[in-house]
Amino acid sequence: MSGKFATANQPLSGKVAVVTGASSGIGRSIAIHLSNAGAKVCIAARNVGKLEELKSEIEKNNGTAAFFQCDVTVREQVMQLIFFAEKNLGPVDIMVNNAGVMMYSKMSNVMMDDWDKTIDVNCKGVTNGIGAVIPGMIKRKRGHIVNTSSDAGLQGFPGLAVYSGTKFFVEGVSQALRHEMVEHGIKVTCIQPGDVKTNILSHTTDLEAQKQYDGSSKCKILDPDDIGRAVAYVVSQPDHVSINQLLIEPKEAPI
Ligand SMILES: NC(=O)C1=CN([C@@H]2O[C@H](COP(=O)(O)OP(=O)(O)OC[C@H]3O[C@@H](n4cnc5c(N)ncnc54)[C@H](OP(=O)(O)O)[C@@H]3O)[C@@H](O)[C@H]2O)C=CC1
Ligand SMILES: CC(=O)[C@H](N)C(=O)O
Repeated sequence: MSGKFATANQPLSGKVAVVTGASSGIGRSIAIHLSNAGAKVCIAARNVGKLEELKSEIEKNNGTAAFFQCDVTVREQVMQLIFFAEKNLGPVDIMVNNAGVMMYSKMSNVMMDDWDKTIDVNCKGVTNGIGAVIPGMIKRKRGHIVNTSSDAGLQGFPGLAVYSGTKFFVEGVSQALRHEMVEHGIKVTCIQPGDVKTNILSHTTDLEAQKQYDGSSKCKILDPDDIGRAVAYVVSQPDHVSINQLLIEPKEAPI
């Protein structure tokens, strides 16, 4: 099925979505679910090989995808990402600021390089994404910004103090932005996953912190698909409905 008219199976037909952090895990799954729902997707990350693979997979499934190499901490690259997406696919309707890193880190071990990196990617990556799409969305009087927060944006987790702080930042920015955007017809959603089976743990250098605090092996955690499906649901609501935040947890591990 194709064409620009939304149908029950493809409610996002005719829409353009940009997904950062699409080379892996949650972002990859969000891109697939948005494509399955009919959106044309522009996928971004630093790892071009993985983006190429995902583009092929989407196209094999009759979807439309373009990819752009982008470090979300570099403002100019994020601006270029949106320019590229609009030139190749059309005006951006849905911006998913998903790229992020998480490193277990005990504050007492003072791993300040890890803290800086976490703040740069998780905070600046999101403000760069918002800044790049918002002028166009305001001009068109429509759009949906989806920020991948975390359950750590609602509660500080030991061993993840700085990470939790970055996700509180995402929540605070999103909440204020949502109010400012009402007059422009733009929706803002925070997705708040609990533990999801991805590569996110692979960047931790403070193994003492991970050993002490990571409990993700204690129960059946979420699959990236569980989050991709939720994002497709959130952005497929009727125009007057806004899902402002969505907390998605493993059944056995509520906060
Ligand atoms: N896994 C989990 O349990 C949870 C994860 N989250 C959040 O979900 C999001 C995705 O994480 P997840 O899929 O788990 O982790 P992954 O490590 O699997 O994916 C992270 C993605 O972010 C991208 N990325 C990292 N740094 C940069 C950068 N500087 N510029 C551009 N892209 C970057 C990576 O791409 P590349 O390296 O190619 O640039 C990759 O595509 C994050 O925001 C994370 O905080 C929230 C709650 C739970
Ligand atoms: C606090 C957490 O570990 C959460 N699963 C996340 O990765 O954001």
